[in-house]
Amino acid sequence: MKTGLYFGSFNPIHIGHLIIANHILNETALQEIWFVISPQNPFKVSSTLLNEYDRLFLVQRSIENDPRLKASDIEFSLSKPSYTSTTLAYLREKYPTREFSVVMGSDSFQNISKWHNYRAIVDHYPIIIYLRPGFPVENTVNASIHIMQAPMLDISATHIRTLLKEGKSIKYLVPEAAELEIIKSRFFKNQKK
Ligand SMILES: Nc1ncnc2c1ncn2[C@@H]1O[C@H](COP(=O)(O)OP(=O)(O)OP(=O)(O)O)[C@@H](O)[C@H]1O
Ligand SMILES: O=C(O)c1ccc[n+]([C@@H]2O[C@H](COP(=O)([O-])O)[C@@H](O)[C@H]2O)c1
Repeated sequence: MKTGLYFGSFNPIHIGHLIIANHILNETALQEIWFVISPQNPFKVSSTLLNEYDRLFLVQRSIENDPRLKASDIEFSLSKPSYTSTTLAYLREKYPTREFSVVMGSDSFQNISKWHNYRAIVDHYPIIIYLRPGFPVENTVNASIHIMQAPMLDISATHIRTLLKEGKSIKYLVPEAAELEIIKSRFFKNQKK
């Protein structure tokens, strides 16, 4: 099984992520994509982070009718912050017959040489990079990369959190099932941003 791993904080997941996942499944040989929810990105502050189980639940609700997409909580039991190289080593041991690729935006790839043990990632896993405006791929760090164009929506989880904090609607920015959960549980309502 050819599986793409799409790592993120997903705080919360939004349609930008889902459109990318669908596009990559349409345009590559990948058969499925796993959204790997990172409890703690090594580069991000945690004060705005919703509990990881709530973020996982929102991902699950968003993808529940699409068998090609899965939500992974694999990083919940690994050490924090969430280093992608550690997770990949763990996944390879746990699923020896799966062929994993890593899916990331060109914004993330620009920084990859600053990631913990990044050679363990780029030397052993194909990387599917979707181009984000303003972030060209200039240094390929000798990785096995597949660069693709992708439909871009100018949405971010940060913007969604701001709307919620201001009591504004997030309709159509996240799947309806996730929107209902966010409103019901008052997620992101009382956060700083
Ligand atoms: N609108 C978008 N279209 C395509 N990719 C996106 C979009 N928003 C985020 N991504 C990418 O998806 C991955 C996971 O995203 P992440 O969970 O950080 O969402 P985010 O919206 O960028 O969050 P935040 O605003 O909190 O930084 C990252 O690699 C990020 O670059
Ligand atoms: O392994 C690292 O050193 C590393 C450094 C920066 C980011 N990452 C991962 O990249 C993913 C994207 O993060 P985010 O918060 O932008 O969605 C997330 O899973 C992080 O854990 C990983």
